[in-house]
Amino acid sequence: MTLRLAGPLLLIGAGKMGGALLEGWLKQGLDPATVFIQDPALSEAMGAFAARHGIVANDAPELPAPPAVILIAVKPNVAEKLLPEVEPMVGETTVVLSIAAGRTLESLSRYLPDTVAVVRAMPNTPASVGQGITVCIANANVTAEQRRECDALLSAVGDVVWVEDEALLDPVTAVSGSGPAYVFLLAECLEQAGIDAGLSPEHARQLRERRSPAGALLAQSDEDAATLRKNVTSPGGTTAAALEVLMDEERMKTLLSRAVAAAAKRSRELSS
Ligand SMILES: NC(=O)C1=CN([C@@H]2O[C@H](COP(=O)(O)OP(=O)(O)OC[C@H]3O[C@@H](n4cnc5c(N)ncnc54)[C@H](O)[C@@H]3O)[C@@H](O)[C@H]2O)C=CC1
Ligand SMILES: O=C(O)[C@@H]1CCC=N1
Repeated sequence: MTLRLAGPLLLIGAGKMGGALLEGWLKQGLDPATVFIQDPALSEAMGAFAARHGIVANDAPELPAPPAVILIAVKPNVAEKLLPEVEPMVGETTVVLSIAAGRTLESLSRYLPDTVAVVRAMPNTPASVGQGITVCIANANVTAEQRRECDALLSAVGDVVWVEDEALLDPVTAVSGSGPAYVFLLAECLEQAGIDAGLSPEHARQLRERRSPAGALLAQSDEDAATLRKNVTSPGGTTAAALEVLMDEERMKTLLSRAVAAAAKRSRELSS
């Protein structure tokens, strides 16, 4: 079904996440004439993308009507400063949708009238290949139609999950928001380890690139990750030798638990 909103969409900040969302919306058929980008430092690539689609993009775009959705996709510290500027743009049916890490519904609403509909969401960068996951929470002012609009926008780039308990957004940010970085670090380390073990950089890279189907297998299989791992591991074989290093004394588990706890703590700090 073609993606449609009840009015214009104002995208504030078209960087990595804002840009990924925008590409997904256009792929789902959102009319580019209804999209407006507010970004004073748009990258050359995003500027060219917007121009190619005839999307108005500047530091203060003029909208033909109050926006149906204002999507805040700037860094969390910028979001804080920007909210007072957003207030005059909010119309009667506008929903403010923020993806800024650690910015709570309460902090987002602080500079807006009490009646404004606000949604806080945490997407992730696999959105750029249409395979993201976004976890969202709505404030009490969000109507069923506004929720549908936010859901449609976020579903354009992957799965969407709505929660009622905002405290969940901190561990969500630590696991699914930041999570792709841990996987990419693993890929970086594996590539380097291959070079250290005698592969040429080209071969190490080639092997790393071929590993992404493991992610597809995990996504499509009915088996859990532990079973899929065991399926790779022949007793006394090569994988078992490697896993002994990673899993002995629960090394990998402890390291990842510490990493995720640090990210969740940072998310809570950003909220205060
Ligand atoms: N990158 C990621 O993996 C994820 C990021 N997020 C959140 O998304 C938000 C954006 O992150 P990224 O896209 O990674 O950052 P980014 O740095 O790629 O994009 C931010 C954009 O905001 C623009 N900008 C800066 N000041 C502005 C202003 N005053 N008005 C309008 N636009 C302005 C910049 O020019 C840039 O294009 C952050 O709040 C982050 O917490 C959420 C989930 C995942
Ligand atoms: O690192 C960050 O703060 C953001 C939130 C999740 C992914 N990137």
